[in-house]
Amino acid sequence: MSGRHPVAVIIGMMGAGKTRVGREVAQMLRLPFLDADIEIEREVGMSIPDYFAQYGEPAFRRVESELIARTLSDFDGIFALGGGAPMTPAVQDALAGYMDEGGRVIYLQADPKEAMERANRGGGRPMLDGGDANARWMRLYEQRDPVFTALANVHVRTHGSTPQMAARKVMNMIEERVVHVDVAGGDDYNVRIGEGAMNHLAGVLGPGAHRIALIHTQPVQRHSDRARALLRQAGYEVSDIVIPDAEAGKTVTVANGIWERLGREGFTRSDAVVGVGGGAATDLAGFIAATWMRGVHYVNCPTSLLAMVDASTGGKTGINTTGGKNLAGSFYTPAGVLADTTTLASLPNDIFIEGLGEVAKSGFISDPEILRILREHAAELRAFDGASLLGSPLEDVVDELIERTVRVKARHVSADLKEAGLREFLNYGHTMGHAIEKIEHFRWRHGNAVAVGMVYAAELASILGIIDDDLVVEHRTLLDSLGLPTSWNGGSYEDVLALMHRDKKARGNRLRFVVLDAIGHPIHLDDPPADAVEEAFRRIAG
Ligand SMILES: NC(=O)c1ccc[n+]([C@@H]2O[C@H](COP(=O)([O-])OP(=O)(O)OC[C@H]3O[C@@H](n4cnc5c(N)ncnc54)[C@H](O)[C@@H]3O)[C@@H](O)[C@H]2O)c1
Ligand SMILES: Nc1ncnc2c1ncn2[C@@H]1O[C@H](COP(=O)(O)OP(=O)(O)O)[C@@H](O)[C@H]1O
Ligand SMILES: O=C(O)C1=C[C@@H](OP(=O)(O)O)[C@@H](O)[C@H](O)C1
Repeated sequence: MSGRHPVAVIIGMMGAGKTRVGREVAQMLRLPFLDADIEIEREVGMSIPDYFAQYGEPAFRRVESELIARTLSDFDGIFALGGGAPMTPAVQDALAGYMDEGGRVIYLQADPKEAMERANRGGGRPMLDGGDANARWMRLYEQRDPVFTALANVHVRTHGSTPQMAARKVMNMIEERVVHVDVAGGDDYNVRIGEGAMNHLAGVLGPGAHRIALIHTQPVQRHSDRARALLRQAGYEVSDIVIPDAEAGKTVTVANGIWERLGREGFTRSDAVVGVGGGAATDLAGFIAATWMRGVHYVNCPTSLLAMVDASTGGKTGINTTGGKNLAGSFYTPAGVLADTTTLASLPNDIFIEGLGEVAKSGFISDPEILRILREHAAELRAFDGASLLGSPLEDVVDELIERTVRVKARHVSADLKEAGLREFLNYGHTMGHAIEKIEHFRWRHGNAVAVGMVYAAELASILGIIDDDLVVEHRTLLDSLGLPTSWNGGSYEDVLALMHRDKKARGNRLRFVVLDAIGHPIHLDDPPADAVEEAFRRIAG
């Protein structure tokens, strides 16, 4: 956004807490605060009830919309609007323009009973004058709630929250990181990263859907419970679908069970799927969405680091077959990805570390800053303990790594959704990695196999004189410091070679690798000499 614009604009019913909570948010973020009503009173030199009494509501709305238009382009703090302001068409247009430029309009959704009581308490609200104030408030609520819901791009429920708690929720939404993914010939979408990102569920799904298939695994039950509550509050009918954990969920038998159930429960083409869990759950959820009635909307809520940085974004959906992993599926992009980092609180250490394999990969192929952050914080990352993550200094580091890695992924998939060229670079370390996974019967975790695969690719590039040995050492040292494996000797060269020939990048009888010729600069390596391929294997055998 160019020029000065509010960090956030808060809208909501009278008594929702726009002024009280908005002020608190501004204090927490050390930003200035402006309340439209207070500014109007200052400008017209009288109280709002007096202005209403003397000039009437239409005149008030004119003053109000002019002040709002001005403030939207000349203020860089937290801006709270008066309750009725967003009902004025000129204000709606101004807010739409502000959001187009990346602005946040936050609908502070208080419990109607609580807000109504609070609005009646202090007086000074002319819209409630002249009869039963509660009935008036309720009538306004019925008119305004649907408009506010549709208008805002951030929704924060404050039911039963103290002003401080509500402010913290708002602050989390403001501090959220958003990565935009362009989809050539399709609908763009956002990856939202941060505490409370899941609160966007209803906003991303929109009003079109009636039923939601909520697909998740048992270990993330408490996170899917939250998703279900958010969906129900928003008025959706939710079918809770628990699938077997990890790879056991990515089968045609599981998919078939879900198709049967969607049929029985009357899911239509306008209904939607939400996937909550690790990469296996989001891959399966995406596959169901891609195939049900030839494609319905879906939203991914990844809960593992690997799913947040990699699996949930990019539109590769699929299941495994007896022939191998991910052999059946389709490219089908989600309507949005909500990487709610509060879910990391329950993530086991080894699953977190595995995810760092893909983070490091993104650093090697595209973003040296990722490598710097990993190096600087290796010890803390290696000691990851979800229970103490939230609110700790490490949380910021993890959020930064997630955002940067998603940006790398977004750049590659935006340019090449169907993996015709650039997207293949995301496969750095995967040619050997996939072979290891297969030989290990998928008991080796993906990110760990990719770590060894990157060392293999670096060794290969070094043998061929494409990179110096220093860069190979850099691979080994970094991955090792994060607790990732750098060697493997679980199978024969012949088996590995045969599997690498079946890699998706291979062409005809020729092997095809991704290697680096420098950090941040991946290249394709076609048909390398057989002795180099074997020598690199010898070097990772450890
Ligand atoms: N679609 C893609 O582009 C893409 C990219 C990379 C990987 N993948 C796929 O992703 C899968 C690997 O993903 P993964 O590493 O997340 O594995 P996973 O889905 O098997 O999850 C690992 C384990 O962690 C548990 N878990 C996840 N989040 C948790 C949380 N917050 N708290 C407690 N437990 C939690 C899961 O239930 C599971 O037991 C593979 O199937 C792989 O093929 C897909
Ligand atoms: N979450 C909350 N819990 C308790 N009291 C609140 C809360 N939010 C606001 N209040 C109080 O309710 C009253 C109305 O809040 P205010 O911020 O003026 O609402 P608005 O600006 O949305 O009309 C104030 O006295 C405020 O201190
Ligand atoms: O709802 C409304 O139409 C109004 C709400 C008030 O703001 P609060 O919501 O801050 O009370 C104030 O702008 C004016 O009384 C009109």
